[in-house]
Amino acid sequence: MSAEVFYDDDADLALIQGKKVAVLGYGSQGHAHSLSLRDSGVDVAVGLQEGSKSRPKAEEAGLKVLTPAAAAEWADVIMILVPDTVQAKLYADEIAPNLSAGNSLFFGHGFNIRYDLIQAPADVNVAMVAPKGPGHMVRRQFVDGKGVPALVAVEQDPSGDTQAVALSYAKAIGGTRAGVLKTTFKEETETDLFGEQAVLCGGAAELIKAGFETLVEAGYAPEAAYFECLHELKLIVDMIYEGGIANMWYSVSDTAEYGGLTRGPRVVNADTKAEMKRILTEIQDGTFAKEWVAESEKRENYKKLQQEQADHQIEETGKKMRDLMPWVQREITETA
Ligand SMILES: NC(=O)C1=CN([C@@H]2O[C@H](COP(=O)(O)OP(=O)(O)OC[C@H]3O[C@@H](n4cnc5c(N)ncnc54)[C@H](OP(=O)(O)O)[C@@H]3O)[C@@H](O)[C@H]2O)C=CC1
Ligand SMILES: CC[C@](O)(C(C)=O)C(=O)O
Ligand SMILES: [Mg+2]
Ligand SMILES: [Mg+2]
Repeated sequence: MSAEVFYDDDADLALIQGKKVAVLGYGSQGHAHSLSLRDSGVDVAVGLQEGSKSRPKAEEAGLKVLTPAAAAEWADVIMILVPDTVQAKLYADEIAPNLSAGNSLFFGHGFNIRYDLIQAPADVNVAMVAPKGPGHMVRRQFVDGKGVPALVAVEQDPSGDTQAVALSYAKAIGGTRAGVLKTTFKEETETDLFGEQAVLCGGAAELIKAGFETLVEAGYAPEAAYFECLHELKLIVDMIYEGGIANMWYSVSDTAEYGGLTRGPRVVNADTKAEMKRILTEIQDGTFAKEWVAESEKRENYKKLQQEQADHQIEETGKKMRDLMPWVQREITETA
């Protein structure tokens, strides 16, 4: 069944303009939401701990900054945009004691509700507004008069208008300019985790590195391998993004098309798909969530893996190559 899609005309901005909104966290998503809500005429407070590194940034942007507890107490709508693994403790310590009947608890990702790490009281609305893109892109698109598509979901609706308020919030951060799809916490969480693990982040990074290593181990120059396996990938992905996979096949040479059609399935094959299914099962049965919550305490394996990625030869080659092509470099910056 196709998802329902909402655009600007389906959302009433006045609903969120009539609420006090606390955005807890001022990181990738938090800065984008709070600045765009403010620019859309919403009364916003950012919730950050007293010693938070993000405080100066939020204050310099002219935002009202309170502690998470004070922001939760002040607000009608509390959007939780701190890392997934700290949300349950923040909820227990600072949000739950300050919730009143009729308040709304919003999320940018369904992890803590899907895996029962947070259980809100029955008289509190629970919804999700999840932009389908990194926070800095969410803000950049909003400033440019555009938007990143988003998902909305409602888990609890004692007030009866939670979907309308969530759509209003999505409009205030630019989501309805691009289109907002209706989903559930379960569907958003499971598909988001699967996408980032198997395809977008994990799958793509391993595909790039395996291709690079194959060429370098065969004696080809790392610079040539970088061009073929990483740099040109953006140009190919842009074509797929703009017009689908068929658009890419249409545009590349027939040599590339025939070679890709015959060799691609040997790289991503039945074994790959079987592994993808195992990854999806670990997401669905909670194995991954349990592992990640336990790992997030000390992060020993996580830090080791991060270091291995940073030390890979492709990063050194890539830095050298990008220095020769300053036009491809774009720092992740905050758009005021
Ligand atoms: N990154 C993205 O683009 C996307 C994220 N999401 C979801 O959005 C949510 C936020 O993710 P993201 O923006 O990446 O998060 P970030 O890692 O960027 O959040 C960092 C912010 O959270 C604050 N913070 C960390 N711990 C606490 C705490 N215990 N109490 C209060 N504030 C705290 C940090 O403060 P300090 O500076 O002091 O450390 C900082 O302001 C997650 O649910 C994520 O899954 C959804 C779609 C995309
Ligand atoms: C693809 C990664 C993501 O799910 C996202 C930006 O959508 C995330 O969790 O950061
Ligand atoms: Mg995602
Ligand atoms: Mg994600």
